[in-house]
Amino acid sequence: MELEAIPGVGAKTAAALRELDDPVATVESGDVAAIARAPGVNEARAARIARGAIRRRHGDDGRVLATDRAREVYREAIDLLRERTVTDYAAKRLETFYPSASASRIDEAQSFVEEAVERDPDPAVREALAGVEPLTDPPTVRVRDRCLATADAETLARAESAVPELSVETVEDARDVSELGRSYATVIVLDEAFAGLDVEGDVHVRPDALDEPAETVPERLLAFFAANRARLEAAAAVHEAAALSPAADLDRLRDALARLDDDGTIVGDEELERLTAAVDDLDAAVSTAESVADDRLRDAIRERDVTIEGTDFLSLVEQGARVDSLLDRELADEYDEAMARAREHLADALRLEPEEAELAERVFGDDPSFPVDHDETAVSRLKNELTAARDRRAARLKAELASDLGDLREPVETLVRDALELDVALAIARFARDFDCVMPEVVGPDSGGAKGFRIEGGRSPLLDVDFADAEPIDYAVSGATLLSGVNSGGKTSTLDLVALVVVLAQMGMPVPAESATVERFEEVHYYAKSQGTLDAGAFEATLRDFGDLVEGADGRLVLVDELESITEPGASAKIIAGILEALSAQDATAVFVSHLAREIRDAADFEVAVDGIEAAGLVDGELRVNRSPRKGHLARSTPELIVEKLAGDRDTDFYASLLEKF
Ligand SMILES: Nc1ncnc2c1ncn2[C@@H]1O[C@H](COP(=O)(O)OP(=O)(O)OP(=O)(O)O)[C@@H](O)[C@H]1O
Repeated sequence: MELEAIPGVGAKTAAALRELDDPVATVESGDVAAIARAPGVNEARAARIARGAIRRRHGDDGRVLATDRAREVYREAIDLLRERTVTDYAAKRLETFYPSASASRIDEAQSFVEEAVERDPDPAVREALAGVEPLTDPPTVRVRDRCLATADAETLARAESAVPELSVETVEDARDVSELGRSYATVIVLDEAFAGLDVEGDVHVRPDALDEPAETVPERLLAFFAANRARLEAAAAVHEAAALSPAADLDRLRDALARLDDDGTIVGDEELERLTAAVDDLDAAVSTAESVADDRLRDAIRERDVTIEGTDFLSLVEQGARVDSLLDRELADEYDEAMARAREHLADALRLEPEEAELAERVFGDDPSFPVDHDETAVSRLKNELTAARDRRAARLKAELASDLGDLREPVETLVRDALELDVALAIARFARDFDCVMPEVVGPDSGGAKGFRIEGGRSPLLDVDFADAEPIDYAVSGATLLSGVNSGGKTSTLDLVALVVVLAQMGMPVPAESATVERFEEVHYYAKSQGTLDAGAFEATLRDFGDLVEGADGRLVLVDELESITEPGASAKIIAGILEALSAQDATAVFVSHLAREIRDAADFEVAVDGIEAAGLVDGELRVNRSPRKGHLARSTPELIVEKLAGDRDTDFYASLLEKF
């Protein structure tokens, strides 16, 4: 598939997507986080791309949301779902659900949702989810103690791009390699031609080094796991809390992570810790060992009476001769003892192994002096030995850990993705529970289903009252219908409920009702109530909209709230009657809320269906409303109800004659 074939993907975005490992599969997977790894593609854009890929797969041109108010209802539906996610990933991923007119897309979404609503949105799982995020690629680590070497320009270019962590050096012969061996702890030669090379130092000829990055630069894998530690631990906790079967062995993962520090270095190895501390503490330990020896000698000298022969004394005074010879002669034993103490201190303080201790012996030589002095060359030799041993051990442990983690690299991607997808599922499950939802039946012409919609016990979460106080509504319409009713009876709320149920149903989502069947509409046109009379220009534009609407395709749902307010009542009634006639002729499903139902019915030259939200009456000046529209019933208006009440209460002809006019 060409990436540009996806709706909304132009040449620039396609080029960015091609930077991904497997662009087509990634885009098709709907994995918003993976798509967002393409340069310059944020998660919101990734969600649009994923949605575009779904559309393309289902041959779906995505025209269902045909008006601003319809798009608003979709946003409100998405927000209700998104509010129930824990992770940003899930919030974005939910945006890949959109109202579709494609049966296969709705089926696909419904099968995901049907599984999702069975999940238990356990608070412990939600808590664990808080730490899960898509895996991140840490910045490239520079490794300075190792280099790659080649004589070939092409290999050099390949090496630089495959292993940016290491310097790549050009070599011509064994001498060059051996020189590199002096600057780097490890040299990896990439050319077969150097096989059998015999140079000093840690030099390997490995023509396959570029294909085995885990071996060549274990630091890369270690940095990846170190950077993602918290996410991985959280994803593991989610699997346990939700009893999901994990894609990666969690004990192995935890064990490996425990051996890794946040900066990608190894922890928990006693020998490595000993060597590291020995290198770090060497200088300090040498100077403490000197003090130990000095103290010992000072005490010894203090306690001794030293007899100096006259000639010695003279030579001391005259020639400034050093006391070394005196020390040597008079205090040889004490000096040896002090040196032994110094060596012992060094070996103990640095916890040296016997062969290292041998080197340490040379730090304190046999040439007597006071204060005691150390041999700098011996110290730096010891330091070099310890450093090399530390680096060798670290390299071995890194390689071992990287090889353990190598097997986990792919599975942890799935582990984290499964945890994030669980958040998507749990948000849907919570939505379904919070609003007492049911899976709707979405029927199309292919399934021979009825036209229009039928909602039973529908309760709108979009009402301005608490959901607990939302009264259930039963409403079914097929064909063009007028919805009449008292003021504040719930007409607008009914349109909102119908729009929400249809939009959710075509997204493949559960709907807030006891049962619902909706036609698979090609387009949903929902027009909100206009704010007052329009001027001539706006009125003309609105009429043109409806002109286009009645010219449009089959399979439309048209919901219109009090269109009459756009112009004067007489003209409005005629216009609405005309629009209804056209829609009815096309077999569209339409609900027009209007206070002019009677006038429209009179103006229409077909039998317009009229439903009504009826007031059961006035109780203490308050309207009692039966929220479910009554089929085939023109509801009495609020003024009519009040006149009726007055006519009953007062015994005057005025109210009775007023009432007759209704
Ligand atoms: N099903 C319901 N359950 C509980 N309350 C409802 C329900 N439907 C509507 N209401 C309440 O009634 C109020 C008025 O509803 P709505 O605006 O839908 O009435 P309307 O018939 O369109 O009014 P108007 O004729 O003034 O345009 C809402 O704000 C809401 O508080």
